[in-house]
Amino acid sequence: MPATPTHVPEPSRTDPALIRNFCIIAHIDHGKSTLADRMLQLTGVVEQRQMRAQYLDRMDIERERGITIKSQAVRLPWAPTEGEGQGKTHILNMIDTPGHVDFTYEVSRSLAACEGTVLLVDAAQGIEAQTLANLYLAMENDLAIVPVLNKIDLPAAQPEKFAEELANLVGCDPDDVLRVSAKTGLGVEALLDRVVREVPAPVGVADAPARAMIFDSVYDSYRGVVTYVRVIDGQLNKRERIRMMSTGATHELLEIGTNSPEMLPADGLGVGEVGYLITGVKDVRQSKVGDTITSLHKGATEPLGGYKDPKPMVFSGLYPLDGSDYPELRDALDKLQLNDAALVYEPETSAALGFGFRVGFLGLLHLDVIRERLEREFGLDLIATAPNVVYRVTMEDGTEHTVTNPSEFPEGKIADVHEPVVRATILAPSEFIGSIMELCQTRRGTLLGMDYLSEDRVEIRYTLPLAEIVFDFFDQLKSKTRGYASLDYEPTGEQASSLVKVDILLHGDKVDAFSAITHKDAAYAYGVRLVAKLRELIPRQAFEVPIQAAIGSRVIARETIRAIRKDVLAKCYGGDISRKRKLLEKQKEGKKRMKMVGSVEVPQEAFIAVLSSDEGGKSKK
Ligand SMILES: Nc1nc2c(ncn2[C@@H]2O[C@H](COP(=O)(O)OP(=O)(O)OP(=O)(O)O)[C@@H](O)[C@H]2O)c(=O)[nH]1
Repeated sequence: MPATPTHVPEPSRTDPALIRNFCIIAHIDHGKSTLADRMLQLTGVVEQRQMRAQYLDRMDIERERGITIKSQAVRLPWAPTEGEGQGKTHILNMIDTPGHVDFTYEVSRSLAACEGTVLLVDAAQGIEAQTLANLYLAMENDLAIVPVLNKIDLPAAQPEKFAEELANLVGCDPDDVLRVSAKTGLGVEALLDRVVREVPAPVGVADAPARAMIFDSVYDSYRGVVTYVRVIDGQLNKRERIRMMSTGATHELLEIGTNSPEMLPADGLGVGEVGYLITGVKDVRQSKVGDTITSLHKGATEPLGGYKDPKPMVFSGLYPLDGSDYPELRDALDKLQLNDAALVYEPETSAALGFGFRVGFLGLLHLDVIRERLEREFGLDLIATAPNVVYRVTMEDGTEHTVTNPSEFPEGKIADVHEPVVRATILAPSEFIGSIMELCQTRRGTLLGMDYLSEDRVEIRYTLPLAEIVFDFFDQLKSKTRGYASLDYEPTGEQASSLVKVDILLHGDKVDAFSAITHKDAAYAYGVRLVAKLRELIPRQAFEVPIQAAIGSRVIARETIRAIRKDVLAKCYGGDISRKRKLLEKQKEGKKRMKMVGSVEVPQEAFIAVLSSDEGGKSKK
């Protein structure tokens, strides 16, 4: 080993031959968290009395919704009870991957930090779309795959049937599919033994310049950002200065260590090790998932591959219901962004809704989670406008516009409009093939292929515009398949489409908040539906109010609100002056809640009813 006097590599803290880095791939509810709990218990890292269900899911929302949003890593010492390596303590680093489609990039980085994966499938449910999508990712990363059926204690379990399905998928013998119950602990020891035996030990160059990959970073209000890394080559030591290779920013390593599962400081991390580090930065955007960390002194010159900037896919306007809460909303978003590199926002004003923000999200779950956190943790009442995707508009003169808000869709001579597309994987019992294809067809889908996983279960692949699935696609899919279908999708680029902007005009004035970008063929239906809805919601005025939907200057739908000044005194015969005054005051009160759009008074509720994604917003069909 060529050692120079200035840089003498210390031996790695753990012999890489004894390290196994793995993750668990599972569909929501197939029992990943429960299995992780059992592993923590069995390896003795969490004492029995401290054990609580879903130990690793720390966020309240995660716990309530039973979903895992942020990945965590935990170090488990395990001496195999039999077979190879028997009695010798190995270090198993279990990396918890987020399960949802919105977080595919984070999943891919977690997988890149591992050499193997436990493919966990509910023995009563079988393989689902998410399991499959993540399995493909694992295969692309050349990970060793340990197939496992969970919940075999359930009376409804069909281990024979699903072992066959799993075996077909990963190319092994059905007898090699492990059967466990994460609930009772049955088979979990054997699973840990299999991980030691089948997941390869990490290989890296111990005396090369340090290279560590960030697979997660989490903001902690006491300690600043906690960054989770996997060391690939060399080593990182306490107190040294490090460099983030994507930005060139340098920091001092204030603390480095492992999670067992609480943080345990160490002197350093060597080849193959997984742990955390703290540099004192206060914002996760300074510690980006996928980035490579190296030493400042004699650092690496080539970063590890696979780094990508998080890219918001879905945008929505968030407005406080009470306009005076705007500063609180801004502060809350600032705080959330510290922990969420994918969250982007900028101030936006709407004639209808006042001051708010246009916020970018990775997908719909991400949107839901952020909105729920704003409402719950920060006590804000919000209106979220219907989500839309990002369009790329090229004008005939060659200028390009990126449109994240329909009201910004450019006027003038447009050459083409591109929209993002995804590759969707749907898994369902084969009896639903017809209804699934019909749904995808109406959403402008292109069939890519179809495979039978077993006699009665089928995998259907489609290319679909993201805009067509961001709204209620999943709900529709569930209702058309009685809840049996599962869906996963990943962005695959963009396509040129015939898209137009539909504007809504009230008494000749355009109402920005109601503009929508739709496919040419859907524009008419959107226009008709919206003007009809507005006619119901807007009260009569002192003059006649036309409501029009238009593409450019071409009107495609129209309704009219007839003129009448609502005579609140109409039913008040006789001369009870105090009662009349009371009614007139009440009318005045009501008017305060009206917004003026041009010359038309529109009740706030009308905007909320039309715009809010909860109540059937613009892209709902
Ligand atoms: N009967 C039985 N139930 C189990 C078993 N493993 C998990 N469960 C139950 O299945 C449900 C889902 O388990 P979780 O561990 O939360 O599933 P998960 O995969 O972590 O879910 P996400 O975090 O949403 O991805 C819970 O109600 C568990 O108690 C098992 O082996 N047998």
